[in-house]
This record gives sequence, C-alpha cells and structure tokens, in this order.
Amino acid sequence: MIRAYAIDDVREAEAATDGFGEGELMQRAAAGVAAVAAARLDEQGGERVVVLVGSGDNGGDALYAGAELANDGRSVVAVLVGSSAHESGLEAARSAGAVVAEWRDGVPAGEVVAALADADLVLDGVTGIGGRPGLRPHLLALPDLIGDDAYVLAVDLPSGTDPAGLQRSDAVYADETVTFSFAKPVHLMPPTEPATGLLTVVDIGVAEPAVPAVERLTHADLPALWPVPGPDDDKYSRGVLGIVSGGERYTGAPLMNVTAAVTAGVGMVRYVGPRQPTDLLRSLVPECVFGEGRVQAWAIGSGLDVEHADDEQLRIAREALESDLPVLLDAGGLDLIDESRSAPTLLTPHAGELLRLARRLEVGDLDDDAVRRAPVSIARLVADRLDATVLLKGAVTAVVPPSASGLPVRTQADGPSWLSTAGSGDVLAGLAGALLAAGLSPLDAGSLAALVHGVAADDANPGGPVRAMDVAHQLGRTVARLLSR
Ligand SMILES: NC(=O)C1=CN([C@@H]2O[C@H](COP(=O)(O)OP(=O)(O)OC[C@H]3O[C@@H](n4cnc5c(N)ncnc54)[C@H](O)[C@@H]3O)[C@@H](O)[C@H]2O)[C@@H](O)CC1
Repeated sequence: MIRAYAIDDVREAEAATDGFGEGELMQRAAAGVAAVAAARLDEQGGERVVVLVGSGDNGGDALYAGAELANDGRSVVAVLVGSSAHESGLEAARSAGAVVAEWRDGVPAGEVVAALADADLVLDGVTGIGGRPGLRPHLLALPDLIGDDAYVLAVDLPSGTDPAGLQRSDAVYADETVTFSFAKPVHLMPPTEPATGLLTVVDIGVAEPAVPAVERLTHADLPALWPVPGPDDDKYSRGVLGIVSGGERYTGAPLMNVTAAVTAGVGMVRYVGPRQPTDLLRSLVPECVFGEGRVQAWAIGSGLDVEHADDEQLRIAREALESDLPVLLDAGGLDLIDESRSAPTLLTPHAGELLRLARRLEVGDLDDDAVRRAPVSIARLVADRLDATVLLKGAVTAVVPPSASGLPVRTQADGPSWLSTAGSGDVLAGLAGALLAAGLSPLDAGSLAALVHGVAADDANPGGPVRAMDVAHQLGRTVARLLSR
C-alpha cells in the first residue's frame, strides 16, 4: 500500500521531528534531491542545470541542492522567480559558483531563456506544499521555455499543482518528482498525478502521521484482499452476483459484465434481462444462470437505458435497491438512485455520468467543466449525499468513500491508455460486482477491481491495443499471477 498524508498532518509531523538543529530537514531534503539529480545527469551525460527558485522553503531545498551540484562541478544557473528567495540557500548556491538570474515578472531575460532552452536538467523549486494551485501569470510561459531534451525534476511536487490533489491547474509537468518521507495527495490524485512523473521518496527522518488521506493498492496487496476459496467453500458461499444490465439495444454490456464476473471467479452469476442478451449469454457464457433467485450482491445498469428498459429489469433493480444487499450501480443504473441506502453501495460513473448524477442530485452549482477541474471533490459531494462509495473511472481511478466513514480515498493508475475503449467499464462493473458478492467492502471491491482491471489490460496485450473482451478473458490469469507473487 502506498499512503499519502494531508498537508496539515505533514506539517505537524515535520514540526514534531526533533533532535535536529534548525535547517537539518532542509539539508537532508536538499541532499536527497541533489543525489537524484546527479544520478539523472550521469545517466544522460549532462551537466547544465537550471534551478527554478520560488520564495518558500521549496526554493530553499532547490538552492541547496543546486549548491551541491555546483560544488560537484556542474554548471548551475539559479533563476529566482518569486518575490524573495531563501537567504542562506542563495548564499550557498552563490558560494558554490552558481550563476544567479532573476525572473520575478514579465518576460524573462535572454540569459534565462537560453539557460532553460539548453538545460540538461531543470530543478523545479517554485512551489512546494505551501503553494497555491496554479502558476503566477509571468510563469505561464515557463513550461514552453524548457527545452524538449531537459529532464524536469520537481522538488516535493511539480510547481503549480494543488498540494491536496483536488484542483486541476496550470503547472510544470515533471519527468520525476523527489518527495520527502512519504507521498502527498498531489502525487496520487487524478488531476495532479499526471504532472508528477516518476515518484521518488527520500527518507529525511520524519515519522508517518497516523491516518492517511489517500491510499493506493500495489500488486503486493492483492493476496491479502482477494477472496481465495477454501476447501469448505461452494458456489453459494463464494458469492452469487445478480446482474441487471443491457437490453435489446445494448447486448454487449451483459456479455462483458458476466464474462468478467465468471472469469474473476465469482461463485455464480444470475442474469436478468430480455430475450436478446439472454440468448447470447446462453450460448456464449454457459456458466451463467438466468432469472431471479438468491444473490449476495447486485451489479445493475451497464448498457441499461432506464427510459426504454424492460419492466422486469426495472422491477428487480428497484427491489435490489430497497434490499439490504450490496449494490453496484453503473451507467444507466445511476439514474435509479435518489437517496441513500442502508446497505453497501458502489457507484461506478465515468466523468460525464458523475456530472449528470451530481446535477440531478443538486449537490452544487456545476458547470460543464466541474468534474474535470475537481473530480474527487464532486465525487465526494455525491458520496456524501448518497452515503455511497463513488468509483470515478479515468486514467487515474478514484474510489471515494463518504466523508462520514473516515476512510481514505483510494486511487489506482494501473492500466495502459489502451484500456479507454468501449466495453471496458462493463468489464470493471462485472469484476467489482463479483468482489462485492464475495463480501468485500465497496472501497476494497472498487479499488481491487480497478487494480486487477488495469493489470489485466496490460497482461492481455503488453504495450498494444486491447479489446474489452480480452481484458475480461484475462482476469483469471492475472489474478493467479498476482496471487503467486
Ligand atoms: N517544513 C519542513 O520541515 C520542511 C520543508 N521542506 C520544504 O519546504 C516546502 C514547504 O515550504 P513552504 O511552506 O515555504 O511552501 P512553498 O515552498 O510552497 O512556498 C510557499 C510560498 O510560495 C509562494 N507561493 C504560493 N503559491 C504560489 C504560486 N502558485 N506561485 C508562486 N509562488 C507561490 C508564497 O509566497 C508562499 O508563501 C516543502 O514542499 C519542502 O520542499 C523541506 O525542506 C523538508 C523540511
């Protein structure tokens, strides 16, 4: 498990770190950054370094790291971009032989433009965890001024990103970020993770706070969470999943739901739907049974058009929502919920579906860009309103439990971009539904399903395009591989 901590808790943990003289943590942070920078420069045979220096302690880290690199004989230009700069850090950089330039507003001087264009490595120390989201107006041009060949190494976080990882903003995009002691939300959350690049954590001796704000499952977490059957298990004890999905128009969604659940090792699947998908399923997934019966969880809504749905499907879906069984709602099924349920509930929208649901529930005044700008915040509003866990699909998938649960957000980024293909969400719904039926909580079921779904996509065709049905067929082998690590 990778854990990230809220910024206030990080500050508190840093303040509680005693036994060091003043500035010791900064020296350790700077030494860690300098070591990583030196290694990357050696790998590429580079030696020209530009240090971007903001007005806070993050700029101080970058200046001390720049001083170390200059002392090692690298050519270092420190560009001061804030209203002030860390004094002793600046002194150290100057004494080590760094050239100091200023770009405090307006357009940069020619020497700054040339240094950025020619740099082998840019050390980004404009903002750290005290930064507000966004780049100051004069720095908006910065990302374009950095040469294409430069390796961008961010100190603690890429400048301009929201430290809490909630808001999308103008930011530096790093090839690598060196952070201290443990990850911060910015490194794991959907709108900010893409700017982070490779994440390297340097231990500077700060103790981990007690409660994480964001978690991420790794492959090593799967064996402890995956429902492995024992000798006394049978199909019922392993969990029966009821699926209400598809219709005469959308016949593929049930195929992918059911195939995914069966391949992932559910005890049994019962499908409820009209003639067409039922006939297809009878011939293509012979393990599936049909019609109502006892189940341990429901997955409802993939390819279900509520306006034109079959009456029997709607009746059973509504009864499921009123029952005390765990329910997963996907796609059209999201139109069926207006109020909180007493049983575990997992919603699996993509961004457009989340916006539609949030607007229907009137959780805020939301413009068309609201989910793109602040995905986890909107998911949280819906989670709180419905007392449900919201799994928001994307390149970084966020599984957001209601605030009252006190549980951390989980984010997963395991799949290749090839996974953004029709039917992929139907596979995820079947897989997560199978895990709910096996008794996992919505948070565990959603995050574990997101992990396995992503890894299976890569396993199915490493480095290339993948069709959703191949991901569904791959699930069992991927689970076996991860169980046997
Ligand atoms: N506190 C500690 O014990 C340690 C702190 N460290 C470093 O200190 C950083 C935090 O330092 P600070 O609290 O000074 O925070 P920052 O370095 O993020 O600086 C905050 C200041 O930057 C300016 N600023 C804010 N938003 C901006 C924006 N969008 N664009 C430009 N300037 C902006 C403001 O003047 C603000 O006061 C960490 O990220 C880490 O790099 C490390 O040295 C390790 C130890």
